[in-house]
Amino acid sequence: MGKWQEMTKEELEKQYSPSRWSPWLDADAVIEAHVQAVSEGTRRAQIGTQTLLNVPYGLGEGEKLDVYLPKEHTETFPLVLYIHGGYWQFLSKDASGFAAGPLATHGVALAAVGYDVAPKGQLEVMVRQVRRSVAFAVQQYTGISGVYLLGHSAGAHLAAMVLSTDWAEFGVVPNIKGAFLVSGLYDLEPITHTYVNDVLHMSREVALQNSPLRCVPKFEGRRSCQVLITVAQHDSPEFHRQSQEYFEALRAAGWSASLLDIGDTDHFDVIEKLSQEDYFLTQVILKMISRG
Ligand SMILES: N[C@@H](CC(=O)c1ccccc1NC=O)C(=O)O
Repeated sequence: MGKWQEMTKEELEKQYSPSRWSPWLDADAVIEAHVQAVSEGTRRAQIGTQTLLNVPYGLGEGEKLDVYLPKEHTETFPLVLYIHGGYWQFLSKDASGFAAGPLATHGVALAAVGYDVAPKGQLEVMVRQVRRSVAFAVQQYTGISGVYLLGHSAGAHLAAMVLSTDWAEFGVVPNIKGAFLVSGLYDLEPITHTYVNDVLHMSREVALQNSPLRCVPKFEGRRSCQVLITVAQHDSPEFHRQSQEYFEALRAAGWSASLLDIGDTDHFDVIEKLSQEDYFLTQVILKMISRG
C-alpha cells in the first residue's frame, strides 16, 4: 500500500468511503442498514434504561446530551460519553444511545453527545462543543466515579481531540479514565483532498491543527487513563494506517494505549453491535471499566 500522497484522487476517495469496503452489503445498503441499526438500537435502549433526554450543556440548539442511566442506579457510577460518527456531517445524538443497554445492566451510564454537524458546524466548533460537553458532564453530575470516552469514526476523532485538551480555560480537569476509539480518523490532511471536504471546507491549516496525530500531549503520569484504539477488520487500509499511527504516537508520548483489530466486522457493524451484551467489544469495554 502506497502513501496517500501518491494515490490518485479516485483511490484516495475510495479509501475514505467506508461504505465501499463492506464485504456484506453495497455502499447504499450498508449506510441504510447502519441508520436503521443505530435507530432501532437506541429505541430499545430507551425502553431498558432511565433517560434524561436533551439536557443542555450550552446555549446552542445543538448543544445537548441524551443521558441513559441504569434503572436502579447507585449513588456513584461510571459515565461513558458517546460521540457519534458520520464524517462530521451525518447522524445525531438522537440515534446514538444504542450502546446504553448492556452498559446500564452493569451499572454504567451513557450520555450521547449532540454537536453541530456541517454545514451548520465547522470542525473547530465541533471540537470545542465536545470538549465543553465533557467539562459540563463532570461538573453537573457529582456522582460520576469516572469518565470514559467512546467515539466512532469522526466521533473517535473528536474523542481523541478531547484527550489533547488543555483544560485550563474550562475551569475543571475531568478525570478521564479511559477512551475507546472505534474506527477513527486521526490525520485529517488526506481528507481535505476528498469529497468529504465538499461540505466541511477545512483548510489545510485547520486539518493540521485538528489532527490528533499531530497534537498528542505528553502523558503526565499522575492519573491513569487507558486508550483502546480499535479498527474493523474490513476497514480500508487508510483507516488501518490512521489507527496504527495514532497508537504509535500515543505510546511514544507515554500513554497507555492498545490497538485492536476486530475480526469479522466492517466500519459500521463494529459499533452497531455494542447494543449486544455478548459482542466482543462490549465485553472488552465492560472489563476495562470494571477495573476502574
Ligand atoms: N460516504 C461515507 C458516508 C458515511 O461515512 C456515513 C454516511 C451516513 C451515516 C454514517 C456514515 N458514516 C459513519 O458513521 C461512506 O462511504 O461511508
